[in-house]
Amino acid sequence: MAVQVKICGIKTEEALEAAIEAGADFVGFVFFAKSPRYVDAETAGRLAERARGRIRTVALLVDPSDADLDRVLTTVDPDIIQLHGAETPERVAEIRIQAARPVLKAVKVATAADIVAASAFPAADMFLFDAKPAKTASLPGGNGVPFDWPLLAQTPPDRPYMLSGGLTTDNISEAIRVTGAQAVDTSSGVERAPGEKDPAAIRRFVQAAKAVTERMPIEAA
Ligand SMILES: O=C(O)c1ccccc1NCC(=O)[C@H](O)[C@H](O)COP(=O)(O)O
Repeated sequence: MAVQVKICGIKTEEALEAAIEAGADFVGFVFFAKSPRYVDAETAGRLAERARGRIRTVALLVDPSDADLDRVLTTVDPDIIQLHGAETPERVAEIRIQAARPVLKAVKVATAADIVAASAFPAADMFLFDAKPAKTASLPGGNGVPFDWPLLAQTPPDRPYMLSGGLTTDNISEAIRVTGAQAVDTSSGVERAPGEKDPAAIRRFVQAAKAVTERMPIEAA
């Protein structure tokens, strides 16, 4: 089966249609106000309506309150909830119940211990492994920075995951080959400026990811 691809940070019909036409499997909407990829719930709701039945939608939230989550569930009705903050295992479990749909928990990786620690989130259906942001980073994700991919081959996660963090058309085949990832996620790697998706770059990225047929992780060093 081809690698599954998520294009995160969709704000426009143009970018949504580019992801669908390219054959991506998921699109993400970022509900983090300080992000250049922020989209309000009404706009995301319209985009999600257009996407329904054509591609799965992911709502990316950072430490949401019950009211934040409820608003997104009601207005956008996403297929999946992505949690990209400092949510505790207990809070992820509460959100999983409130949302009544799959939860993708972002795990920020600097060392193998971060991957091992992910097993403390029993309520997460899937993980999204992203680079741990630098202390100086202004965003908790979407920073365009890769982590040390061999860590994933050396420390296999205990459930399905998406690989993310600084993935581009140029590095995606190596990233998949090194990790054995079955699903990948990009955002800033397919932009022409922060928050501005490039349809041609989306097409190239999806094509490059889907072209990788060999997904065995390389031998851990
Ligand atoms: O994209 C953002 O602005 C953002 C803001 C707050 C939390 C998470 C955010 N992005 C996460 C992602 O878009 C992806 O899921 C992933 O981290 C890949 O990002 P990138 O390194 O830019 O490809």
